[in-house]
Amino acid sequence: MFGFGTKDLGIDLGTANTLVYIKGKGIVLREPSVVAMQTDTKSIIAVGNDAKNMIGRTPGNVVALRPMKDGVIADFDTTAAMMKHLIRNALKSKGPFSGKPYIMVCVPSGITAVEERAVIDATRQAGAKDAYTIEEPFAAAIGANLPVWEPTGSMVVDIGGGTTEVAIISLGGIVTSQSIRVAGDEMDEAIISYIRKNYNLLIGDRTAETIKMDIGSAGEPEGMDNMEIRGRDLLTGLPKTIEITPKEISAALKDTVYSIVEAVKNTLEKTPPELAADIMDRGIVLTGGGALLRNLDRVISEETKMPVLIAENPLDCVAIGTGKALDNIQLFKNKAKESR
Ligand SMILES: Nc1ncnc2c1ncn2[C@@H]1O[C@H](COP(=O)(O)OP(=O)(O)OP(=O)(O)O)[C@@H](O)[C@H]1O
Repeated sequence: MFGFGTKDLGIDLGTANTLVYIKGKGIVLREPSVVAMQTDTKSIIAVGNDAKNMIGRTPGNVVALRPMKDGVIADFDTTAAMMKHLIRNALKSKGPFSGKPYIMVCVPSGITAVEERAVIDATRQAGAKDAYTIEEPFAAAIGANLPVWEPTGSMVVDIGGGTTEVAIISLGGIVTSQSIRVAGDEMDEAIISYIRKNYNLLIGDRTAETIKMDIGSAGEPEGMDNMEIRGRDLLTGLPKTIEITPKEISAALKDTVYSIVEAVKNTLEKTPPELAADIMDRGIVLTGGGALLRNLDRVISEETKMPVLIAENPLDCVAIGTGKALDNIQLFKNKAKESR
């Protein structure tokens, strides 16, 4: 599958987005983790952005689906096919290659051995010479330029589509962590359910995500206009437009935000005092797309009484960290040998 001059790859295999990093080049591909395929033959029609545009708009013989759920593989064959497609596209930009690449893939820290095995097998099936895993919060911390190898405490909260990963890191290892299957997708679901309950209006996943990004916020919203949204009236079955306020969306997101804040607090409670003091100095660092929810940094800071910062390019941190970890690939090879 690959030609001359293969470079090793880092892949952020996310519930919402998959990013590919080529060693020495950086992130070369960012696509939604969505696949569109024929229902009968299972042949793939589109992957990534093209497939995402088809969600909720496919005819009966085509399905657009997300093969990852809650940070883990929900549909093995489709995930492997999606990875194969994305790896091939990423490597195209590097010209012809020889040999298969080693691939480092990130996984949630709360993953089971069976789920981790599935990621390794899917990556091999997608064309890897061999595959290694790195825990997502560790990769996020490397990508956010935190001093992970030093004897000092760093705290990272990676809020993705399927999972929120909270971890305290020191001396190249995770000291304590918590992974909850509550993140951006759950926020979208909360918006869908709020609008269904209060307006009898059914909206799709993509509309819910747009509402979240446009007027969603943690805590009290400030300075945003109302938004017109379209959906299907559950009583008449006909299309209908309503207007919603940022305050309503903030109320819909309250429980999800609370779960994330609780995970941060629980992790802090388990943190050894010396490391807690380091974190007090440096601050809690937010990564992942969910870090972009308005005021989330402020709410976490108010609730924990700690400084909170959003990493530069939060959506890229895990991919950058996974790619940079290729520089220390021997460490991961040794770890894999021990556990296999
Ligand atoms: N401006 C924004 N405001 C709020 N949420 C956002 C914003 N931009 C992106 N998101 C959300 O971030 C999530 C995707 O983040 P990311 O790409 O880090 O997740 P992922 O790595 O695919 O998921 P996971 O780590 O759980 O497997 C989506 O739920 C998306 O809606």
